[in-house]
Amino acid sequence: MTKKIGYLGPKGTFTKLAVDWAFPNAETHGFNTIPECIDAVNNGTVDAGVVPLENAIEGTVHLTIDYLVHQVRLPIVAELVVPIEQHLLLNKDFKGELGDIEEVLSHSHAIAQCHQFIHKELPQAKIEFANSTGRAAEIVASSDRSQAAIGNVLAAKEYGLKIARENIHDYPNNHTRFAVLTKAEEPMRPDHESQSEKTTLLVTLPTDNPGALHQVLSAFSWRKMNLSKIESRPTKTGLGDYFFIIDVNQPYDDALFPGVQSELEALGCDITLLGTYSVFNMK
Ligand SMILES: O=C(O)C(=O)Cc1ccccc1
Repeated sequence: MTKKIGYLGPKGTFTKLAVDWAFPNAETHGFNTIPECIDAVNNGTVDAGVVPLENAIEGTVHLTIDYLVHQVRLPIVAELVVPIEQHLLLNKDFKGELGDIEEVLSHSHAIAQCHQFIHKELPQAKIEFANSTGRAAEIVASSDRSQAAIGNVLAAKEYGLKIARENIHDYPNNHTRFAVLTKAEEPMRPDHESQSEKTTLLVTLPTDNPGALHQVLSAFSWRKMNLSKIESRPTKTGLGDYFFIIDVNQPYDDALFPGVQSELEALGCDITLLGTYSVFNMK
């Protein structure tokens, strides 16, 4: 049976590019927001969902991590790494110059990836945030105002926009990590070669244990477990309370990880597995 994949939509987003590459035969469903997409996986409307997790220029997509940690826990079953090229998109009927653009619309991460460009080339433009780059393109397509969107080639094609300036992101090597989420026991696997395996953990430290973070890191280090990311986020229970997202560069196993777990629990930490998964790099 054809699988249904939810994504941060509408058509023309970077998430859609990731889905088309990873699951070309799936039935795709675009959602307006990241929480709506995650909810759809949780309530079974779709078999799996793809949402942005982290960008090389702008960092973690907090909405995704926070919704997964605080609202709906779903396992990460794969990671898709997608090159990101941002372009300035205009309505076909717009006849002016860049200096005539009054508003520039996009997802907050896309705006952040192009701050220098906007600062230098569009200093007069008001910045408007949209739920996704695809949504920004959709708005500009039906607008008779002097608006521009920041988005990709697919958005230009889907919404009939012209590309006024190519590659306007401020730094090269712009990539975004997307998480594939599902409750399915046997998740669909992208039909591509995986480059590596990773495990993502959620760790909460005890508040009354000085040096706890150092001890947490030691539990990984003496086992020679390589960490590729550690990031703190507020627990939302009070100022100064944090949890840590830790990415380990290896798959979950029945020896090292349970060892780390009991060591951390003895320190008074809470430790939860958010996913162990293969990483797929779209070239
Ligand atoms: O808005 C989109 O197109 C997304 O898929 C989220 C996003 C935004 C900016 C860079 C990468 C992904």
